[in-house]
Amino acid sequence: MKHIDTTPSTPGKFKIEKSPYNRLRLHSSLAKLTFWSLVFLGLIFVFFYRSPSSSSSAPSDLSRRSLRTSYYGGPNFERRVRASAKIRSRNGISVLVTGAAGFVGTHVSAALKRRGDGVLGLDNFNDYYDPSLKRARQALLERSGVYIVEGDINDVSLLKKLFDIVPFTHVMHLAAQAGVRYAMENPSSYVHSNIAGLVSILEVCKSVNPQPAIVWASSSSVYGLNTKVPFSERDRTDQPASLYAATKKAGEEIAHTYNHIYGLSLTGLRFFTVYGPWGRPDMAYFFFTRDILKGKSIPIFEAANHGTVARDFTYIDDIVKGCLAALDTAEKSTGSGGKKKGPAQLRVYNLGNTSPVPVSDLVSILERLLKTKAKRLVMKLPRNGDVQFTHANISLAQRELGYKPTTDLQTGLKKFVRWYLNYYVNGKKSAQ
Ligand SMILES: O=C(O)[C@H]1O[C@H](OP(=O)(O)OP(=O)(O)OC[C@H]2O[C@@H](n3ccc(=O)[nH]c3=O)[C@H](O)[C@@H]2O)[C@H](O)[C@@H](O)[C@@H]1O
Repeated sequence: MKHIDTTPSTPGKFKIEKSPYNRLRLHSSLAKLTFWSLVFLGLIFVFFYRSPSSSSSAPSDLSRRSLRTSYYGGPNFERRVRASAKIRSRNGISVLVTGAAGFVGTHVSAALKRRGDGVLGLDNFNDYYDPSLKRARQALLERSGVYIVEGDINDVSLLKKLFDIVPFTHVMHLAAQAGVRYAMENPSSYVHSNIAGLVSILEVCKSVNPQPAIVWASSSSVYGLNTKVPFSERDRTDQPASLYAATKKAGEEIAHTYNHIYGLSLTGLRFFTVYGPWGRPDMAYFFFTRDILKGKSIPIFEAANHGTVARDFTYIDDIVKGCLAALDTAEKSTGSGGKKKGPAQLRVYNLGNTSPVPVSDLVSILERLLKTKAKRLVMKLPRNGDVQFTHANISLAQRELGYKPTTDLQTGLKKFVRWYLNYYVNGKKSAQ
């Protein structure tokens, strides 16, 4: 009979037991049930709390540092984003600056903030070059009230979230995988940032309402093997000499497509070898300075038959003026809800200095400024993406943007060297 007594009389119901022994068993079952329910609830909590999809989209490839995203959201995050993007001047604009911890991005963000525009930065802080320099630029911007969200331009749900918080009027898209020679080492990083990343920016921009106007960084390298000088925007750009150049050229075609289909206002800026304080350590003027000071030899490229290799080096402050002028003259996008309503602005400008300087002269200027003789190692221009010379025709930018560079290489390098010595030598930071 005992068997019948302990069996539920009806499914889901237990007979009320009278004996103290049975009461004890009932209590222990209840305790077990409570314990396992708590464990189960705990697991559910941990799963949802840790899951990136509850906060931002899950990055597909965590092996690349640049793809890691952190937790976004919450009132504190939104408050910081809003405060950074708040417009503080009459007729000001609100700009999402991608690559804000980069060289050009930092300078452009600071300049926009100074004149009262709203600025929010976005940067993935990847380790293509020493990330501590990017962190130092971030600290600089933070002091002037610019917040940089740490995330990747391929993270579409993060981009959408930022547009949900702030209806940006403009996007200054400067995030990219830069460098001409590194493209042979890590080709997929160029496709990831300069093609896929650009597309995800444009996808989000076309679908938000109102659509922002976009200004973005193309490159002088699109002229590739073009020999007609100075390079004009009408010249051919179908002979890129590096994968980097090819991805920038692809970007210009992609811009055409989004302008054509969705009415996005798009301006591409072809930067010519930008240099200056807070610059990129992978660029020649920067690592030449480091290596001259260290007494290391520096490789100076020359073309066949001792041909001169030259660049139209352009100082950062001139580039910043060009970027701001491009933002200020950008017309509104015409689409809404992902649909084009009418033709929209599509522009490309050279931003150069119109005064090419041979690389050997660059080294002579550095020698004078550093008061140190360089150990020159002249070698043949490698066949890994470099072109022999660049020279910008800037009349279009002059006419339409009022762009007028004013800094020659000697003056600009003086400012760079002063910054370099202060940052690395006086600041006791190690230059990698
Ligand atoms: O204007 C551009 O479009 C490009 O400018 C630079 O590319 P690059 O002009 O090659 O700049 P550096 O790598 O700093 O080289 C400057 C000059 O020094 C030369 N060089 C470079 C490295 C080296 O070891 N030795 C050397 O003589 C190069 O051939 C070049 O003439 C940037 O690195 C690109 O990201 C940018 O898009």
